[in-house]
Amino acid sequence: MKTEEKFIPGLDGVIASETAISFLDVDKEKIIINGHDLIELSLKQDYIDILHLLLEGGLPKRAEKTNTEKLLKDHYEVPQSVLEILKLLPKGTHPMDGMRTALSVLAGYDKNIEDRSASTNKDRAYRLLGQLPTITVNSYRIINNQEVMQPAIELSYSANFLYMITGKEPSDLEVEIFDRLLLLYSEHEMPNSTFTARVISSTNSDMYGALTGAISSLKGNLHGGANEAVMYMLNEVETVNEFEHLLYKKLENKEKIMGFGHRVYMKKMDPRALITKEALKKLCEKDNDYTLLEMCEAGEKIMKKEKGLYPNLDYYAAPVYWKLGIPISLYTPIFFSARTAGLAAHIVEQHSNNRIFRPRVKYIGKDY
Ligand SMILES: CC(=O)SCCNC(=O)CCNC(=O)[C@H](O)C(C)(C)COP(=O)(O)OP(=O)(O)OC[C@H]1O[C@@H](n2cnc3c(N)ncnc32)[C@H](O)[C@@H]1OP(=O)(O)O
Ligand SMILES: O=C([O-])CC(=O)C(=O)O
Repeated sequence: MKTEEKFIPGLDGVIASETAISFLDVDKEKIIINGHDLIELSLKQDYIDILHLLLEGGLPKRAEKTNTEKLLKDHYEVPQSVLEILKLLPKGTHPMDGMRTALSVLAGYDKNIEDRSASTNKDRAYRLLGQLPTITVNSYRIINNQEVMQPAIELSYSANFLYMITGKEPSDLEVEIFDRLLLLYSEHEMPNSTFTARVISSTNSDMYGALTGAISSLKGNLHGGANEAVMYMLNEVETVNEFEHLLYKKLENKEKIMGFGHRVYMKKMDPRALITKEALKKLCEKDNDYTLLEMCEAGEKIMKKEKGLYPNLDYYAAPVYWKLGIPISLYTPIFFSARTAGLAAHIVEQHSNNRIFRPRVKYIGKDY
């Protein structure tokens, strides 16, 4: 067997794992999570339902859902030293880097860190998912010289998360839209960050290590960082006309336009983007200001005509975050918080049925 015959740049189309967690059925435009379509689920279920589906393999009954939410709330608090360490980071550190540091610190607090069993890994996942809103928000706040924000236990998980970000009790519409963002971001088969988490887990390394790898992967603007990049791009201009000019200029310069294209969807719209586009419409209606929607729609038309490319989830998610009053540098951290449900499920699965990842290379070095 010659290894070079099998080289596929970017591992495009390569099957890296067997999984019961999720599958992108592009032809049917479905995102299958444990046998359910995430797009259909987004009409009736919320983030806690999906979190339970990912970690337990089925949708929760009413009592199970109540217990799951309570379990998360029981873990809202983080050790004081995590917050103290965040205070030592240089001002201007990106919250993704603050979160990555916080995750590393938490490893030291885990008394059973060497236990990789599914049940201990799941306990760990619930604990981390409970702590993440506190870590996410305070990674931003502390680094920006703001007071530590405490959770509001009486609010739902998603309402509290949004409340901690903006400091204001959110409206029902805002909570509904924010929760849907968490749901849509919760899991997506084998993106780079999930692959990273599985590769790290495959050495028998622990969940904290796998998540710090995954958060580093997600930070890049070809992956999770695209949502922040989309908003910075939209903020470069003020009108639809100016945005059209900006896009044509970028295309002329052969720049990639953030929020477009996808390895798996390729020349199709990401089904999640349709939902975030609807959410943006609702928020524009509420404010009676359609500028961002019109700019994004103009961009969508140009990209389809010029490149045959369609929006991915991040394109419309960015202006939705903006309309919800969320600081731009929290867009990717929120993505990571939501995605931790899916990442944790993959880490549990990898540890439960493991073989170390160790591929080969196509050698193009000096003769020997
Ligand atoms: C939630 C998520 O993580 S979704 C992804 C978020 N990332 C982004 O939005 C960043 C912008 N998009 C991209 O960079 C890419 O489309 C990716 C990274 C998502 C997928 O990358 P790949 O599957 O490797 O596709 P690749 O980068 O090779 O692109 C194929 C062709 O389409 C072009 N293309 C792909 N995306 C874009 C884009 N956003 N803008 C302009 N051209 C693009 C490439 O230039 C390339 O053209 P060429 O064949 O003429 O060289
Ligand atoms: O699937 C991918 O490659 C990226 C993506 O959309 C996600 O992680 O949600």
